Amino acid sequence: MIEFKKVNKVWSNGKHVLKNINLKINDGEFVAIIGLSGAGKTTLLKTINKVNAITSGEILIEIDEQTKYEISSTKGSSLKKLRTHIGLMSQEYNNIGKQNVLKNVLNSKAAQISGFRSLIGYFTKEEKKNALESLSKLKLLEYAYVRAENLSGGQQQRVALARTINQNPKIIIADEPVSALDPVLAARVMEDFKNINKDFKMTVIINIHHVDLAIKYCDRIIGLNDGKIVFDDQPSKLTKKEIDTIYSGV
Ligand SMILES: Nc1ncnc2c1ncn2[C@@H]1O[C@H](COP(=O)(O)OP(=O)(O)OP(=O)(O)O)[C@@H](O)[C@H]1O
Repeated sequence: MIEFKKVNKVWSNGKHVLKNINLKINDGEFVAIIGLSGAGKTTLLKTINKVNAITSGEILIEIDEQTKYEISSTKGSSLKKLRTHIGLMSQEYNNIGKQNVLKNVLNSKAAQISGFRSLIGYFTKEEKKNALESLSKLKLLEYAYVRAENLSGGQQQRVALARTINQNPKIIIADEPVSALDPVLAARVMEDFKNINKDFKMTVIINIHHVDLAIKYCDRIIGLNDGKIVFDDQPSKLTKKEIDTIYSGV
């Protein structure tokens, strides 16, 4: 569970980008955040793993009964631990082109294994088995020994997703994961997110410009306009009027 209580974010240049955000996201939800460019979607998403620190308010993250975090007071090794529960997928695929796909997926564990093992690239049989399973889940097994740079953009994005699930996070946050893809691949990647969300019960939160895909695949849509939540409901409740409000200029 993730809960935002009266969250504000003001950048150092005075730009007030998140305005009194109150939000509760339950375990296993698939949530899309939509809004104009500059509305604050990326900023909001990256407060969840504290890449962006908030200015005021509280963000509470409950991984399980025993594991709870309040973001502002989470630092050092506990922040590192929190981030192992949150898989981040950014717009760039962040695969290492010269490495094969399997190696890329194994490297998602680097933050969780010893520095020495990570340095020499030693992974246990179990870790390799898990990485191959992550690839299998996304039907990418046949590419395990292909260099990442030799795959298409859509395949690379799906390798990035395999890397993220291999980390076995409780929450996946993805910043415009389909923006660079053609409509067919974009739908395929959304399908993958949906399967991961349902099969592994991972909470998925994505920023997306394609409202049609958000409506088709997500359980819940949050509309941001100029840093404020102006819509938060099921896709079926998103009328033309609501869309106009979310996308009205400021
Ligand atoms: N590091 C920063 N310092 C100052 N201002 C920033 C910083 N990062 C983002 N901003 C500003 O915060 C506002 C919101 O940016 P953000 O990237 O969250 O928007 P967005 O809704 O994700 O946009 P897009 O859809 O284009 O990715 C913008 O006005 C942006 O210029």
